[in-house]
Amino acid sequence: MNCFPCFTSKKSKSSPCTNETNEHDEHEEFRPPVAMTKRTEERETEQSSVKTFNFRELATATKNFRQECLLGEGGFGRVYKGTLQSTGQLVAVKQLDKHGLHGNKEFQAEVLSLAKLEHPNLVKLIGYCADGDQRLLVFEYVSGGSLQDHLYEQKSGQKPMDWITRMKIAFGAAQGLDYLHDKVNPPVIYRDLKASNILLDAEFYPKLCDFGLHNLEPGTGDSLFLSSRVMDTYGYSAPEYTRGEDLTVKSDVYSFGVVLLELITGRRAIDNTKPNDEQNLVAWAQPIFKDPKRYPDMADPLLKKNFSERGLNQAVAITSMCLQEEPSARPLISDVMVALSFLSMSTEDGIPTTVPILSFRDKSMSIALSRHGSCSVTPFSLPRKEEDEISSSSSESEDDEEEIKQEPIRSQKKQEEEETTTHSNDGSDSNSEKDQEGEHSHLPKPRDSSSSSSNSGSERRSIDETNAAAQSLKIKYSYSSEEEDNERLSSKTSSKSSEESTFSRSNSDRDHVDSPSNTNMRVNSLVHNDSPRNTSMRINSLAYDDSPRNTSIRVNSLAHDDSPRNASMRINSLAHDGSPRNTSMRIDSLVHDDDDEEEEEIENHETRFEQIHSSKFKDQSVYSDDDTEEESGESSLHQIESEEEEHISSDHD
Ligand SMILES: Nc1ncnc2c1ncn2[C@@H]1O[C@H](COP(=O)(O)OP(=O)(O)OP(=O)(O)O)[C@@H](O)[C@H]1O
Repeated sequence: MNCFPCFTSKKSKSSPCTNETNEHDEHEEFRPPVAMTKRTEERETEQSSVKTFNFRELATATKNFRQECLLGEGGFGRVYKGTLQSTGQLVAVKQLDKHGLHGNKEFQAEVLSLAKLEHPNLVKLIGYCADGDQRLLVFEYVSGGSLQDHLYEQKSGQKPMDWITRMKIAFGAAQGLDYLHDKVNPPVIYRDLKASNILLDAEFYPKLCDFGLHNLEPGTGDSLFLSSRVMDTYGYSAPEYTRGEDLTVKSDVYSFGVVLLELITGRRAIDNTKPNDEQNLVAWAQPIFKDPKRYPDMADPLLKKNFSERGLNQAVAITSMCLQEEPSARPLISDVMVALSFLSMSTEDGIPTTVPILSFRDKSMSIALSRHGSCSVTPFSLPRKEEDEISSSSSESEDDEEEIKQEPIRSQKKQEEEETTTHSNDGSDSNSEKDQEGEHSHLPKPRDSSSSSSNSGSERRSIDETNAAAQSLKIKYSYSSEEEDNERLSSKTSSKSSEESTFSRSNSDRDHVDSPSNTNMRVNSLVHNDSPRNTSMRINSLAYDDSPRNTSIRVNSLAHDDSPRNASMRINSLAHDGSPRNTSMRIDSLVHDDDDEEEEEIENHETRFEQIHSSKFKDQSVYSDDDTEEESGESSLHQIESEEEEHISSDHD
């Protein structure tokens, strides 16, 4: 900086390093000759929007790298806050250390690939400077400080972050990481995920910084330098790193787990002020992970217990999975992200939502969450291919899925109580279901081609908007021999007065015919027609994994048209627990486009289905991958139809 003595000639009257008016005055002193500074915008490379700056421009922006503009110093060098003179944009200028300088071309190549990494949860690289021996990176400025600042270095009068904010930060960080792992090719291993590298804007929106810088590390390959970097990430590094093994995306998942643990506990990854056995956060937490009763004790005291116990359990379950010793046992960040997306949803009553199991790519996450009463359905995982099929087939309704309001989580205890109650009623249910079965055995199968109407309702309104109590669908589910394929569906609806949703189960009296392997079934359309009420349900996919009989169904939409009322119901997931054929379906939203006074009747709605499908073998299942069929609508195999059971109305309370 001594090379530019003129830059320090005048002190700003404004607060340092801001873009306030008098700062511009100061910049005017430093304006370099036009010939020297061909306008930055003109020099944007064609490949990306990254700009090149000359050193003088950045010196101007940072007031000649003045001390008061210094934001901090990390393993890569110093970071200064600055204002670009050309645009007035606030930036963070990272001046890389000069150890082991990269050649100009090498540096430029790295920067260009870095600049291609663009995601809302990543700090954007605006430009760079490779001038003489100077190497600088120019990033968007993130105004809110780092997560570390907010967790541990709170300013006086600043409120501690609440639970939902913490979960939102975790979700955003997971999204950024998911982008690096899953959306760019080849995947980028972050290597340096930690609370100080998660920056927050004024609304606590998280942005990861320092990603992809590994190859730019000055002195890469220089053991001395590397050891200082390891020191910095101590507490966040995955065990394989200390074992000298290669880092993988799962090493990032471990570091993410440490950050999540910090968010939950409010404890630093390494805290030398604590007693010996509490200094390393992960080591402190490991025994607690094994004892769910102690989970509430882990929570940051600053939260003052303002979180739902189940939400906490879910978060701890996710964290403990991320922190598994073996990389292969850790979840994919995409699954972590999905789980967190639900935990970060705030509901009216502040209770987080359940996690639809079918969202996960890897069953380990669903298993972990279900252990903690965190999933609305039985653990189940779809083979990747199947999952892709589901997502592609459901893509047409992706927008609609946005509308889905998730069912609020009740306390685990309450759910158990409800399940017990339901079981105690099974006898009577069972009888009526038998009756239904008898009646339906001779019912004609109407050819109602009205598939889902859920997409057609112009002004549908979610019941959940006015009543957080979600809907529950109770299903009697049985498997039969292949001759009995395309069997009947019976259903009854009931209006319930419970304030909270039920998660009901009923037993089947029919034996399951085991298939030798996993069976998957896709039902594109399931319709029953009970004039004057027409009801149609579209099941987007259904699968079961024979051992241990976990079955999940994703129902894309369900609607019934009961003139003059039109209602549609969307079911996000359905599962049955094979023994003894308990099946539960949770409806995430039930919408209708009718007027207000009719809405009451549709709230708290319970339906029971029997014998939704039969399928012994995968190739005999009611399942189709056939694109042409999908395009042209449902084939006959895709339709299972029946009439609505007569005593539907008798179940209304
Ligand atoms: N884009 C940015 N916007 C605002 N502040 C930033 C930005 N980038 C970095 N900082 C701040 O600059 C300081 C130094 O950051 P830097 O990332 O270099 O170091 P670190 O994260 O503390 O350590 P390490 O380099 O080991 O990751 C930190 O206080 C960080 O919050």
